[in-house]
Amino acid sequence: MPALTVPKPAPPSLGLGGRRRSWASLSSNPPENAAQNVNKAIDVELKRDAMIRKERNVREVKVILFGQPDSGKSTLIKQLQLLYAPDALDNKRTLWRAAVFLNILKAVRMILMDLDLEFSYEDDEDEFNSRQIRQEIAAIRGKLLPLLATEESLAMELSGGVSFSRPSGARVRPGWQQSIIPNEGSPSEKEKPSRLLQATNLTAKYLSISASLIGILWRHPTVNNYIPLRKIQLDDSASYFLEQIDQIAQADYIPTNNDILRVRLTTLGVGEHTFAVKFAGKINTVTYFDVSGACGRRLSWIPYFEAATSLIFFAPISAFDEYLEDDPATNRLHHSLQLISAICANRILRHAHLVLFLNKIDLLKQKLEAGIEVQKYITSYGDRPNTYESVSDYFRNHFLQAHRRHDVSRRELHVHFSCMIVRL
Ligand SMILES: Nc1nc2c(ncn2[C@@H]2O[C@H](COP(=O)(O)OP(=O)(O)OP(=O)(O)O)[C@@H](O)[C@H]2O)c(=O)[nH]1
Ligand SMILES: [Mg+2]
Repeated sequence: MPALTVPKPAPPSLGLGGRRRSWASLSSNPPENAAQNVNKAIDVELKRDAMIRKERNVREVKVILFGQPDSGKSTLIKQLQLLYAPDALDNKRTLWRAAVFLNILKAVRMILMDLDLEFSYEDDEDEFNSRQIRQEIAAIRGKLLPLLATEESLAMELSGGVSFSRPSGARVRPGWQQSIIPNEGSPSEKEKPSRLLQATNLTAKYLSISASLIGILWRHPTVNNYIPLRKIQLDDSASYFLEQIDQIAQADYIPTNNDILRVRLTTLGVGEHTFAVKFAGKINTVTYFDVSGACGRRLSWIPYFEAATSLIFFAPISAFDEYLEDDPATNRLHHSLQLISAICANRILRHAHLVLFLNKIDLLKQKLEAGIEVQKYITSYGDRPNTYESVSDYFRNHFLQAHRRHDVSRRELHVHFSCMIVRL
């Protein structure tokens, strides 16, 4: 015979203190009324439990941040930290020095790598590739080698022991600021500065002697010529940090909020960040899941987010002339459209509100002002004007169309143009 199944008693929950009192008072009634009263009391309790659960669902908002690598997801998390938990960020501010240093080391490495490629075709007729220039750059490279040699160990300490693969740069697990590897061994060993601090100080030492050379390299006519000409893909924030090399190389340098917003560190895995946010007169718990762009390319992560209330999709629309780092044949804007189509078509997420951030509009404006033509990269753009208004409108319509074609639940798509590096 199958075992008798009974409904599980509701787990004790906050705010239900009245339950025990009312049941105690019922026990003094006559038995026939007692059963009815108990039923009524249970009904009332069930309704109240359901209301509390409903209210909790409303208050516990779960938001997934999705989008290709380098689209701005972690930058939104930093903005939220600045808004809702600035103390936590302030306490760890010095740790961000390591991240800023790594951004500079990566930029210098990329520039030298690209010059190597250029110089492999010797062309003494080319004023930017003459023998004298090649010798100048070789001398700078030689002097920068001790600094560049610190990149690997610094990146390793920052990423909690994960070895990083060049050329993509440092990767960090969510919450890396809390999980920096402490020193091991005897008590005196443990009291030494952490390994990350030691690695940071070593880089800082070489940076202070190399700052002027980095400045010379960054302003060198050959570098200024080849970067736009060959479309060398430095990180978006590379120029921001290289312009400030003299301040960053100072011994007392501490990253500003703007510096932290500009830092590029690839996220590994999925980060969970909870903030207490006040809206509609109530304190709400909002949890953001920062899904690494690398994970986002594998939609198999989606089932973990079944309970998501909303999904914010990041599409960097400045990337219309860029290609995926690990798939150089795929245009980044095209890839974002493919990704949002897959998100819209995903049945598991069909109840989530959909928000689209068309991000990095500052960079889009810069590129258009510099004369980069959209039509060269997106041929369907045709001979429309190469202006911000026309281009941004065209891109937005493409995302709206992808949503209309693929959305499983005919939700609204809330679209915003955004610039994540400006303080919210
Ligand atoms: N200029 C500019 N830079 C931005 C903007 N949004 C983000 N960035 C920069 O773009 C880089 C990448 O941003 P992240 O937030 O790390 O990108 P992500 O989507 O988390 O990338 P993954 O962790 O690899 O998935 C950082 O250097 C940011 O400072 C923007 O609107 N404008
Ligand atoms: Mg990230």
